[in-house]
Amino acid sequence: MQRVEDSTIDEARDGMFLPLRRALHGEPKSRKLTSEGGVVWLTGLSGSGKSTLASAAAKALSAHGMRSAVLDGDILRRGLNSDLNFSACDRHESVRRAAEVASMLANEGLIAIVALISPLVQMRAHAREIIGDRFREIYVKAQLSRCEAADVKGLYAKARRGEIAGFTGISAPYEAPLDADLVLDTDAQTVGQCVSALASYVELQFVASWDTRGRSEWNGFRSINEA
Ligand SMILES: Nc1ncnc2c1ncn2[C@@H]1O[C@H](COP(=O)(O)OS(=O)(=O)O)[C@@H](OP(=O)(O)O)[C@H]1O
Ligand SMILES: Nc1ncnc2c1ncn2[C@@H]1O[C@H](COP(=O)(O)OP(=O)(O)O)[C@@H](O)[C@H]1O
Repeated sequence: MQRVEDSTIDEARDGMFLPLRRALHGEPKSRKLTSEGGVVWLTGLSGSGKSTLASAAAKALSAHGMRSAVLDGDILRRGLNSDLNFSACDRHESVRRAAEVASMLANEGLIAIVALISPLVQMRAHAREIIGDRFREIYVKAQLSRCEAADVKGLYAKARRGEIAGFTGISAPYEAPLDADLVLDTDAQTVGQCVSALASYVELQFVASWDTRGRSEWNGFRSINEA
């Protein structure tokens, strides 16, 4: 997973808080964004960028005073979902559990950022059913060939060698969303562009009250690779 350095976040925050600095010189002050709570559900292949974008978006939202929590498939599988394997049935159960937790977090006013492969349409439909109208499906779109070429965790190579059974995209299906609420094309866009798009989408969808001087400035976010 790509690490987004704190100094980068500081720079991004400084950029985003430019309106606040202007506000302090004459205009009204309030810049803290108040969220109604919501769930952005990131689905995509292994290596598509879900974890990178989830953690960076959480930092960007936090820099704006928005509370968020990341539910990452990899991490959930070390605890809450440690009893589950990668059969279709167990994957569905992992999605169900993540949806239940995300729903609770959203009810508490947080933005839950879920990063799970959640490979089948039916699984994500179940998550939507559990969460209701606060659910937004975000397709983290990347070509299998790019994910496999990068093979950040070496899992694709293992799957090709037959050392991992039922690996998504190789020997288990991935059904891309046909009507995602937002598509983040990580082949075509930088981490910074994707995070800006996600953060501004969250603001548009879930921010309940904010001052009327204009939307936040999410641009200026840069990952270490883009600095
Ligand atoms: N067989 C198989 N298929 C896919 N992925 C596998 C598999 N075995 C292990 N891994 C690792 O598990 C991470 C995906 O877990 P998820 O809970 O997100 O998957 S799922 O939603 O239940 O399909 C996934 O992490 P990400 O690469 O972050 O997606 C892999 O590191
Ligand atoms: N636009 C982008 N968004 C997210 N990740 C990207 C992007 N471009 C390149 N990458 C790289 O792709 C990899 C994605 O890995 P990761 O976030 O762990 O994916 P996933 O959680 O989907 O398995 C990281 O090494 C990251 O630096």
